[in-house]
Amino acid sequence: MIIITELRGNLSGLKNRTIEELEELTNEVFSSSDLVDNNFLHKIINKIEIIERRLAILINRRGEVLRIRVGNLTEEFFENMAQRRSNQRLSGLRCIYLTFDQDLDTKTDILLKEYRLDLVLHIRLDDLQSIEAKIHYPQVKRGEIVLGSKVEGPFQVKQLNMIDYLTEVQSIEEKLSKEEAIKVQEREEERAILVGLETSNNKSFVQKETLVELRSLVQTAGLKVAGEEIQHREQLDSRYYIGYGKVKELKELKYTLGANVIIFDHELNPAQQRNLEEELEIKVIDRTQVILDIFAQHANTREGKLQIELAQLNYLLPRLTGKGVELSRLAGGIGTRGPGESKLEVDRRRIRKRINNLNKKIDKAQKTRFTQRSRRRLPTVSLVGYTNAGKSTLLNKLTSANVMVKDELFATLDSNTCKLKLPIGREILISDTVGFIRKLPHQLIAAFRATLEEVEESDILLHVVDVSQADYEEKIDAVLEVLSELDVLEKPIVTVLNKIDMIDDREKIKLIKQEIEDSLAISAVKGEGIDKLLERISGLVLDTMVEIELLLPYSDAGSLDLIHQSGKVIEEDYNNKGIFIKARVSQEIADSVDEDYIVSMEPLV
Ligand SMILES: Nc1nc2c(ncn2[C@@H]2O[C@H](COP(=O)(O)OP(=O)(O)OP(=O)(O)O)[C@@H](O)[C@H]2O)c(=O)[nH]1
Ligand SMILES: [Mg+2]
Repeated sequence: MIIITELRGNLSGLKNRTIEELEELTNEVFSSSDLVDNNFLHKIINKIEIIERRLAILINRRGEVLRIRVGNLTEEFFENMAQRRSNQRLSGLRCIYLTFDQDLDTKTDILLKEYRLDLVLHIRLDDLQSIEAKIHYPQVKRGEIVLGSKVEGPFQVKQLNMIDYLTEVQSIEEKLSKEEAIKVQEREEERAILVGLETSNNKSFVQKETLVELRSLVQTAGLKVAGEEIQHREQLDSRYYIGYGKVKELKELKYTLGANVIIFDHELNPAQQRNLEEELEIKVIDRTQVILDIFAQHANTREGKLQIELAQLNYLLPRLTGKGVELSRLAGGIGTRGPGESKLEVDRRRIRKRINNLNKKIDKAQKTRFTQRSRRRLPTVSLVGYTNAGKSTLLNKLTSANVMVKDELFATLDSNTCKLKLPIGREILISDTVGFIRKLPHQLIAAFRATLEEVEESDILLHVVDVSQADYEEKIDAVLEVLSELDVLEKPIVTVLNKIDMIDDREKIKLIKQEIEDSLAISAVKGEGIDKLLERISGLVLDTMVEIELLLPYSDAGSLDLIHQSGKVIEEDYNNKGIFIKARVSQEIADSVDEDYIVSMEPLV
């Protein structure tokens, strides 16, 4: 076997003779059972006295010297080093590091872990009369090498070749392989580093707010947040999303913070996610996956569950690149928890089949839902808005409902519908819905639809806004975007400015009210403004809906179409006198129908 030996590092200023001698030393081979050959060590120490620089030496288990580096021990020293890939073994390489300082810093521990070294033998030369050596072995916990080495020593140089390092290394490897099996069963706590990117078209206060929001999301998903990083950069990087320098920083941070997952505040494309995962050797997920995960954990209805699983699979599919093994490494934990299976599938063919299956099931579920819904008669109002705006609190205030209210994102994931008696004496239905969020994964819109169908079918929308938040305008926009996707912007929308009890400056509230068309200020908790809101709802209900019975001649198909498109048909009967229709429509539509055809028209309230 050819051993490639090299001399690296900063050689400038060294005499040619010294360089030659160092090069010679890279060809040394000593007995495989020796930690280090005494003779060799003396030669090296002699050289160091001349060059007065740190020195690192890499040796394999056969006792062959592979590399010598003049200068600090860094990642560069291990570049292109063939490594054993097995998780249950160490690399079979050990490192001797000669320095003049006190102790080694965490950087060495990081390298020890990162390159799965057998050990680092640290030799301190600050006092040449009594040179001290310590051995840093990797530490294993729950089948994994963890940061922080087990240190033995100090030893005298002459004691070193008596140390049975191999037995120690073998016992570490034994621990690795034995506990690997346990690790799979025992899910360790997930600790995440959150990463945001601030570019020139992404305002910094918005990035800060969305990172705060991501933190809540991640906590809602049940993870611990170990750290947060925001990078400032002109543009995003197509390969890694963030800059390569930051990627390297994260690589160290994951050890120092003890993180096992890195979560990006932006949707990563499949290639970026893969590149990051390969480079960082850690699970990398994005905001979308966190949101999907929360929904997966919380979905209650059967259709909701099916929709979430579908959204997750659609998200995962382009991210599988035939590396099933690697993915199974990542399986379990955030991003792969699913409602359908205990563990999401990792096989592409099976995923496609499952997607097909899910689509069919969802179709069927939707059909049943439609027939159930069309029996509904009362006018309906939906509470929509950003998550944590106070929708459920308002519902509870308006009705005697007891919907869970929490200072947590996505406290409500299924809609709750309650009856509400208006001051004018008529009943309406009022629904609380799932909250919206910025950068809502588009895969989720369909899943939202199941609950948001309430919104699509309701007559009036109350858009609840938490105006005590600095970024309430961005949140309004995010909500309007989803409403526009649902194609419901045509409905009457009242903007309910909530949590005004948290704003001391009454003038400010006034100004916001003036700025936003059709808005009302309330405090759902204190009850302030609720009367006005009820009056407003009553007015709109009276305005908008009538129940109408028509007998249309077969020749007037135009009106029939109109009612189908814009109203709710309750009964439709084709008889010999014409087409009989009973429908709920807006007053406007009712007014446009030829009076002669109207059998009866009643306000709904
Ligand atoms: N100070 C104050 N806090 C409020 C008000 N309304 C709601 N909150 C608080 O805001 C938090 C969120 O309220 P929820 O009613 O759960 O909000 P939501 O819009 O239903 O949230 P999701 O279901 O998670 O989308 C809770 O801690 C409430 O107590 C208010 O008028 N004033
Ligand atoms: Mg809620």
